[in-house]
Amino acid sequence: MANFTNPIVSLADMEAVTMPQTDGMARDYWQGGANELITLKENSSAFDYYKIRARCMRNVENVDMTPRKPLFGKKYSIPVGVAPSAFHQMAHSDGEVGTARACKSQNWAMGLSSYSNRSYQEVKDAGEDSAVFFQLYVFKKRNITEDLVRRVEKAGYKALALTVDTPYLGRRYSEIRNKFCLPSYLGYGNFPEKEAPDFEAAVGGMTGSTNNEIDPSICWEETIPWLRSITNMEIWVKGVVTEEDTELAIQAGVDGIWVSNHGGRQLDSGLATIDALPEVVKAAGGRVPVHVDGGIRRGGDVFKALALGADFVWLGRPVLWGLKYDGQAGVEKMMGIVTEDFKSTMALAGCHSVDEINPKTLVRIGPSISKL
Ligand SMILES: Cc1cc2nc3c(=O)[nH]c(=O)nc-3n(C[C@H](O)[C@H](O)[C@H](O)COP(=O)(O)O)c2cc1C
Ligand SMILES: O=C(O)C(=O)c1ccccc1
Repeated sequence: MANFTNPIVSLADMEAVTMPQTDGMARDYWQGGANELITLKENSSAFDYYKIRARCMRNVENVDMTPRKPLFGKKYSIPVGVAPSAFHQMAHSDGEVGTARACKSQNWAMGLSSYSNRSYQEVKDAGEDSAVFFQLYVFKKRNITEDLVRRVEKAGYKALALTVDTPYLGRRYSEIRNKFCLPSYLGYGNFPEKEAPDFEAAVGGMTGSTNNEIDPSICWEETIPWLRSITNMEIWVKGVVTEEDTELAIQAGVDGIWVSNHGGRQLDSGLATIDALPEVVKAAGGRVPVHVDGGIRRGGDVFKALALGADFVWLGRPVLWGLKYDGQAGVEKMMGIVTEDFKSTMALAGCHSVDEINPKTLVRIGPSISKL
């Protein structure tokens, strides 16, 4: 196992160095997932069923990692971004502002959680063009949700990532056992104190109760048109994992689809996202962009997701490991490792540009997926 005297060369090293030094409640919150952690583990392990068909003798002196398509008109360094996750100040006092500074300095895209400790405005000021997605939970108190949407639009966020896999929080055993709660010295950055939804109830949702503040009645017919009526930002859905919902999402007029199972924190026994991705890509048929997250830890994982048709991929937990390691600098270090690893994978596979990473570069071995 890596320790501080060994150099950190992989995200697994960064995890191994930081997690044993993290307070149990925070560590369990970050590392945990729903129920028996089947989907959590398979999100990463399913990548191993995909093998890369390397081409050789292709002069890979120069490898260009820029994304296939600009995102909101901007060319980021790499088609990898920071997924929205709650409560970054549990990892470092800079919280989401540290993350945003790292994104800006490395020209990465960032999504901000509704449940950030630092405010959407502070994060926008620190991240500028990198702070693009605002992850939205629709709260039962719709007036609070509407006010939030209008404020983040005014601050310059480009798109909402409406989380659609969380009508209720998943049953995360460790959070129930630990009676997870936000440390009292930390706050909810995006809500004026007196207007806040009952956050203790929201976080209490993690302790296994279905009594949360997130609106479980959201649906295609009502919620997407309602959001359209209150914002000009793009509307993406985060948490689609089937062809059926891809079609419904496109019919409802969404601007993009983010394949996710919330890092295995919601429905346990759902398909690993890398296995769900192909059916979503096929159903989308190029009509809207498709992004993916879940278990991505190596340059090879990024490569495989792009080969299966994702335009962009996102990292959740590795950002928290980086922040814990050394704040902004730790996140930058994590980003550097992913960048080096992705570049190396591209070169060794014989790809000069992300455009060349297509389904022909992969084979899938092992158990196959068939619908019943
Ligand atoms: C500690 C933690 C908190 C999260 N909070 C949110 C959240 O507030 N909203 C959301 O849509 N997704 C949330 N996610 C899910 C991430 O956006 C992302 O889907 C997931 O972490 C990707 O998987 P990975 O961690 O294996 O990379 C959270 C994930 C973690 C690990
Ligand atoms: O923990 C999470 O995965 C998450 O999405 C969340 C939900 C409610 C409050 C804080 C985080």
